[in-house]
Amino acid sequence: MPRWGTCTSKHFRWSSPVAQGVVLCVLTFGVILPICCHRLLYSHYFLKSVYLDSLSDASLQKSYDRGQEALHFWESAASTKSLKDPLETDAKKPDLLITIVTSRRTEGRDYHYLLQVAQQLKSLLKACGDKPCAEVMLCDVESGPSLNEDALLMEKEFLVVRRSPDERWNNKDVANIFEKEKRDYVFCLRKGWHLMRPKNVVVLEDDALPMTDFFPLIKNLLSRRFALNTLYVKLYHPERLQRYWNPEPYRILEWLGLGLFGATILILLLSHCTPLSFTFSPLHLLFLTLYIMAVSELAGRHYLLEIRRLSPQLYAVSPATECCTPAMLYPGNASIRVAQYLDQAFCAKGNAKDMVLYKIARSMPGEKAHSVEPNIIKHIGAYSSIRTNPPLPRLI
Ligand SMILES: CC(=O)N[C@H]1[C@@H](OP(=O)(O)OP(=O)(O)OC[C@H]2O[C@@H](n3ccc(=O)[nH]c3=O)[C@H](O)[C@@H]2O)O[C@H](CO)[C@H](O)[C@@H]1O
Repeated sequence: MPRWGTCTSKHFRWSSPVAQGVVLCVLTFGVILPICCHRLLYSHYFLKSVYLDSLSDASLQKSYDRGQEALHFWESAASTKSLKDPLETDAKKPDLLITIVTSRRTEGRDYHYLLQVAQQLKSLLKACGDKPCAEVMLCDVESGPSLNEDALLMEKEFLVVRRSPDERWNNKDVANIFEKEKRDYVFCLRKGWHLMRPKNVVVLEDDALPMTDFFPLIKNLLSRRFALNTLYVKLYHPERLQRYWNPEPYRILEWLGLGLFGATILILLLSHCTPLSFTFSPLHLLFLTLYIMAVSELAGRHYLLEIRRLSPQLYAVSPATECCTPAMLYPGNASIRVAQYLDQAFCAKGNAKDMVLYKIARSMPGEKAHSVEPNIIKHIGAYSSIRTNPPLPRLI
């Protein structure tokens, strides 16, 4: 048998590979990982009962502060600045149109999600330089008697579109909130297309905060070959669903690849960089592959994905995952195709527009859909405007 070391005792052979494997596992999974990962929200070692409440409260407070700051920002911008006429953008045929779908929120309204998102976009657009990276259109789908005050605040800065009274009347007949949400989305897709004829479209829900490298990443994605032939690219997937254990075929392959790669590195290190006498065997490779796979899953795939942020080229594109549509890229004329497809579907609880879109992309001949990882937006909406909210929203 190959030997990893030379320690022996009377009753137990420390030099046996099995004993060394057991020690390695006990140390890694019983000591090192619990110490390093017990505060990491998306790790299996996260101590929910100890840290979840304080982390959630801190996150809510941070979002509240950002919301209040954004409110002051937009209030002073609206009252003091003489801003460009937003309607100027109509005829531009921009390379990229960002449409933000927004409705008035009753729960969580003090967090001013829309204002946070718009403030971030404004600062990212400023960083683009002379040639704007995108045009922005707010699509205010509010059709109740109360106004969406946050959208009103931005009328001088961005183009804000709403339904005409006739269109609003039709909207009252919708059977359920999920069908209404879908129709609102379709309305925004069509409005953006007809007003601007953009070359590409990103649709953000009003609680999708773009990250700082948002525009370079979109540009990079659009320059990749797959973008010519995709119905949509999902720019966000909930962190809690990013684990290897959430079965997606490509993730299993990634997991195996990571295990094999990590095991090979470990074997090379053990045989060349340590004084241990180490003889390679296929069993070593198998054990170390499983070891690396277990470490990466238990520590949290989410944290591994963060390494990809080093460069736009490292962002991974894979077949689309099911849930959620807070940020979607529609290359070319895909946005208008999606509007047509969604029009033919009926949404209800358990079959909201995200599920419907996913099914369409899988069933329509010639259509493909993709997801990018890691996320390009941060989802800041702790309160849903569609579903019942818990009294105190928690991060997971
Ligand atoms: C983070 C996340 O998982 N979000 C998903 C979740 O939304 P949520 O349950 O988190 O709802 P939300 O409040 O974020 O609303 C989603 C979007 O719908 C808009 N809105 C809301 C009410 C309305 O009558 N009309 C309307 O257009 C709203 O402005 C927002 O842009 O479920 C939705 C499907 O149901 C979508 O899949 C969302 O991506």
